[in-house]
Order: sequence, then C-alpha cells, then structure tokens
Amino acid sequence: MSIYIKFENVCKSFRHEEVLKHVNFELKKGQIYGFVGRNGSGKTVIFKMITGLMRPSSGQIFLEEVNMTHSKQFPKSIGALIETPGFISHYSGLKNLKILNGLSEKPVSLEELKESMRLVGLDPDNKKPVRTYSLGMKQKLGIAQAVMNKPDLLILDEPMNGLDEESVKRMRHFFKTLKEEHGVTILLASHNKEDIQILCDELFYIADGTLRAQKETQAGVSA
Ligand SMILES: Nc1ncnc2c1ncn2[C@@H]1O[C@H](COP(=O)(O)OP(=O)(O)OP(=O)(O)O)[C@@H](O)[C@H]1O
Repeated sequence: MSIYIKFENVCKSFRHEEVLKHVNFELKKGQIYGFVGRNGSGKTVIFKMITGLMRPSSGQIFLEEVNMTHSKQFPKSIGALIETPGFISHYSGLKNLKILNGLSEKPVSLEELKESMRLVGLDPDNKKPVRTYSLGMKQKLGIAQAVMNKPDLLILDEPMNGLDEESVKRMRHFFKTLKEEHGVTILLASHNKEDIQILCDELFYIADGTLRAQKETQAGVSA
C-alpha cells in the first residue's frame, strides 16, 4: 500500500518550548491511527500541521506525495474536528452545516447534509439554535461537520468529548463503517483506552517531543 501521509524530521517549537523533536512517521490509506499522549504532548499540533493550520519549525510534511510544508490551503480531502468547532450560535445545526457546505470545495446536497446529522444522532429538522445545544449535541454537530463533505482523511481530536455511552457506541460503529465501507483514513487522538483499542489499527505514543509507533491488531489489543 502506498504512503498517504509522511512526516520527515518534523520539529515544532513555540518561543523556547520544543514541542516536537524530529518526528518521523508514514501513514497508509484506509487505516485508523491512534495518537496517544499526555495533555500538552503535541497531538493537536501534529493534527494542525497536517491540515495546514500550523507550520512545522523544520522538516517536511507530505500528503499523497505533495509537499504540504508551506501550503496555505486546507486540503479539500480532509474533514477535521480539532478543538471546539465554532458555530454561529443563533442558527440551527442544519443552517450552520449549510453555510459551511457552501464554503466547501466539495459541496454536497441538502439531503446529504441531513443524512450526516442523522448518522451522528441529530435531528436535522430540529430548529433550535446551536446556543441551546447541550455539550454532546455540539460535539455531534462538530462530527457531522467533519464528515459531511465525504473526506478521504478524517482527523478527530477527542471526538467522544461530552458524549453519553450510547452515543459513543454509535460513533465507534460509524467511524468503523467509514473506514471499512468507504476506505476513509482516520487519525484519532483520545485519552480513552477503550476507543483506542476498539478502533485503531496502529498507535503512536507521544512523550517528551518524540513519537513511538506500536502496531495494533484489528479491534482490540495491547495498548
Ligand atoms: N499556538 C500555540 N502557541 C504556543 N504554544 C502552543 C500553541 N499551540 C500549542 N502549543 C503548545 O504545544 C504543546 C502541545 O499542545 P497540544 O495542543 O498539541 O497538546 P495535546 O497533546 O493535543 O494535549 P491535550 O491532550 O490536552 O489535548 C503545549 O505545551 C501547548 O501549550
């Protein structure tokens, strides 16, 4: 299988803080990769660099052999939930998705937007403004936003935050289906061992700025 994403000697520093030191990894298509590490270890920084929201201090990042290191564009093949998504609080969930869809380079139909909401457990006909949404509902809308334009690569930073047990199960099933039936590559940062064990094919541990890989067997393992 060919390499989808490649980090080559990537370093990232903020002022005097060296967050990532010569990070190297290669990711293949159609796998779920887990990124594990303590608070502040650099998971979100890695995700932001893949989406082009942040630049490495040195080193190179490739996405499908295209050098993304100095790219100013958010790649259109990526859907992401990184930190708290910003929604327009006085609009409904669906209206927010419609606006974001209008900005996308790969817009989908209204019915497809509604289907994304249903898939994460939200009612697209709910007219309530997002400001009245619970934490879990906002998180679900964030996931719907990440998947709605049918990305090849899905980046999920703590996607289960605020979700109840039933919703976590639904999301796990949903992410697995995206991988198995649609070949989506998923990068997942999570502090939840069960999510990591159930979902991930391979794990990366980040500590003291360095990254260590560990192979996982499908669905369940030695995390
Ligand atoms: N824009 C920024 N400016 C300065 N420092 C930053 C910036 N973004 C991240 N950092 C620092 O980089 C380090 C890694 O942050 P990051 O958000 O990647 O951690 P994380 O592994 O995602 O943590 P968590 O598990 O808490 O989500 C932290 O020390 C953080 O303070």
